[in-house]
Amino acid sequence: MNVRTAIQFRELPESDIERALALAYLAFHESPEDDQRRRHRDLLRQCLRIGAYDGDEVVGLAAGIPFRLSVPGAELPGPGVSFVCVAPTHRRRGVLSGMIGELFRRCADAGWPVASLWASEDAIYGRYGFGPAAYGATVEIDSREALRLRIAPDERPLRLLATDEVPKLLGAYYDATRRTRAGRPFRTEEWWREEWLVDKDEDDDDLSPPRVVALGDPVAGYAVYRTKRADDGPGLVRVDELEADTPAAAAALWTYLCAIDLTRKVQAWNRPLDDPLLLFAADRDQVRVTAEFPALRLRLTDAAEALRQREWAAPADLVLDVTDAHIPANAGRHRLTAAPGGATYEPTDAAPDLALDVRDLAACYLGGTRARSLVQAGLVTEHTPGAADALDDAFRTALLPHTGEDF
Ligand SMILES: CC(=O)SCCNC(=O)CCNC(=O)[C@H](O)C(C)(C)COP(=O)(O)OP(=O)(O)OC[C@H]1O[C@@H](n2cnc3c(N)ncnc32)[C@H](O)[C@@H]1OP(=O)(O)O
Repeated sequence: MNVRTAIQFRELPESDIERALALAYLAFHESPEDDQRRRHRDLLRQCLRIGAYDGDEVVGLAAGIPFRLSVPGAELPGPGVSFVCVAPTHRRRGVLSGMIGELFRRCADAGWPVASLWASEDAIYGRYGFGPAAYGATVEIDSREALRLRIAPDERPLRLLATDEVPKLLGAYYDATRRTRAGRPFRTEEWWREEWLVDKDEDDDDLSPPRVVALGDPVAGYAVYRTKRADDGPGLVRVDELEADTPAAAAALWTYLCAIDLTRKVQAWNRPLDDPLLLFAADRDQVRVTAEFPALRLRLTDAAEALRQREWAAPADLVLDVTDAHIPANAGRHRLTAAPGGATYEPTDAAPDLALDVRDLAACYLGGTRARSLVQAGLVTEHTPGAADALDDAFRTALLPHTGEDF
């Protein structure tokens, strides 16, 4: 029997959320506490929900959180894909592929030019045209001694914020960071409360509730962190987010985090690769990058619209020959004529300057991956010498894309 005809892919009604969540917990090997289940339920209610049904049985779920993602010079609507799971009894029979096909149809109907996700396993999503568009780095600081810096920290006072005042006090500040860092979804007050400020960390029961420290008034920087006691090893400060207006403000926040009593290590699990800390730290044996990982995967569900909407750092006039195995409208030769202020992207018969798959175009789109590197890796074909550099110059952003949202 062909599973693609036996399985139905359709909107999962609210009445099936409980069953879909049970499937998700089974697939992700989780048994969350009541409060976490309540948050998952509430979130799923607001999502696009694609269900895979074998008769009446829910055998697959893919949810789309309604995001507005920052891209250079703009923000684009599109689903933040999450809760993707397939029943263990129905693996490797095309259920995920069917749900992704349905997701792309929904994106086309709704006019969403991008979709994004974090992958549980690297190998899953490239085949569907998702490319790694923003990376993260895990940074560990040996804080047994004071943090050694090459710059002077900002001396304005620091204050701890009560969690219930955080969305009001930091919402606009975070939002402003989205103009310089592509790849960041808009955060509602509810998202702050339910994703960032919940008492219990989803992955580690031993961590304290979140603490939020802000520098200056008006705020010139902040950090969200949790701590862990020293019973089973060095006391830990886990940094979930740190944003600052200036290097000196960042230096003040890192200095504070490294000086918290009864802790000996600061671990910032997801920093931008161009975090200034890595340059202004005086001792890179004290401040080490322990991991680098693809974070946000991006899908250009409507490449033309996504390219027209973003801002450009330099003019480019290039014919791109794009392959896209899943969204035919994206495929084929297109002339990209871009300049600061706008771009056109139209089908053409002209000879291509660059040939690339849509996943590689997505990887470059936020400015976080260079087309030149993909040429060197044999993934992009450069028909016209210098075309990759021209695309890179046009895509370039002052700061690398980065997102703190792991959804
Ligand atoms: C954004 C997120 O939510 S990420 C979370 C993803 N979910 C999980 O990790 C939960 C546990 N895993 C699962 O529920 C399932 O195994 C899924 C969702 C990963 C895959 O679902 P399936 O229905 O088995 O995938 P499907 O049969 O459609 O596979 C399509 C293709 O992807 C490949 N594939 C699927 N999963 C994987 C994987 N984990 N690693 C490598 N390849 C994979 C299949 O081999 C197949 O390849 P082919 O087209 O060359 O034959």
